[in-house]
Amino acid sequence: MSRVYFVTGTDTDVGKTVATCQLLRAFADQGLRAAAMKPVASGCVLRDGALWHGDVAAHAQAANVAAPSALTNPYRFLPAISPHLAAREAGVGIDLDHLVACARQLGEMSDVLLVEGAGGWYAPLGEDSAMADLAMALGAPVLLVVGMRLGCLNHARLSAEAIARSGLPLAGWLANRIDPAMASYADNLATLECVLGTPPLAEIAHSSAAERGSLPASAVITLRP
Ligand SMILES: Nc1ncnc2c1ncn2[C@@H]1O[C@H](COP(=O)(O)OP(=O)(O)OP(=O)(O)O)[C@@H](O)[C@H]1O
Ligand SMILES: C[C@H](N)[C@H](N)CCCCCC(=O)O
Ligand SMILES: [Mg+2]
Repeated sequence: MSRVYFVTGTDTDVGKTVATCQLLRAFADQGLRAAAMKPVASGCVLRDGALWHGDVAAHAQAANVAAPSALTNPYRFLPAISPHLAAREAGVGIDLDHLVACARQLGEMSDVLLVEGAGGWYAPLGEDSAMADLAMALGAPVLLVVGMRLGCLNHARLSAEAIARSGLPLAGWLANRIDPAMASYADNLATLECVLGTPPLAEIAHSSAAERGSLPASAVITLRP
């Protein structure tokens, strides 16, 4: 059975997918069966008559467990808007129990499962649920991706305090350099270590190949199932 982690971020577009892919490869490098799930994807495009999402494609490329998209990506929508609005527009109800069941099935096929939320911790999932509710339903320790740009200190603290209120452990955080020109980067990193109470599992460099990268084993050694 898998060790499940919920991957959240300080916002949308902060590098959750990049970090998830790098984590998957690091776990695979340790001989683990590493799988990923994108429970709800909005901002899909139509390809060959089917809804396609870059996160799901990137996960499939990085994971070493092949699983059907019905499990890895149960809900997918065209408009690049909040999942709850996209689902409402499509007349679809997001079923939390179904998402948990899909994660459980993926857990049977893997040693570690990374579940990537959409947006940030409180991004709405369905009409009366948020990504946080899915993480709590899974009982999954949380990995927080901090997009290193001005404003991240506030977002990181808000996210960490919200995660703490959920009762789920913060298994670790990753500093993702989405803004290579971020001023006083080292001082911001040091401030985050104080705010979050621990150094990052890893810093992810800014790179056009970031989605195809892999974290060093040292970054995930504490996360091994
Ligand atoms: N370290 C990095 N270096 C260069 N580009 C990056 C890096 N991290 C993220 N990006 C780019 O920033 C954009 C957003 O990254 P990503 O898709 O991983 O964010 P996300 O948090 O998963 O977004 P969503 O909430 O939509 O799932 C992508 O174009 C990605 O290639
Ligand atoms: C479309 C985008 N890339 C994500 N898939 C969804 C982001 C939801 C954000 C919700 C919000 O907090 O405003
Ligand atoms: Mg993503």
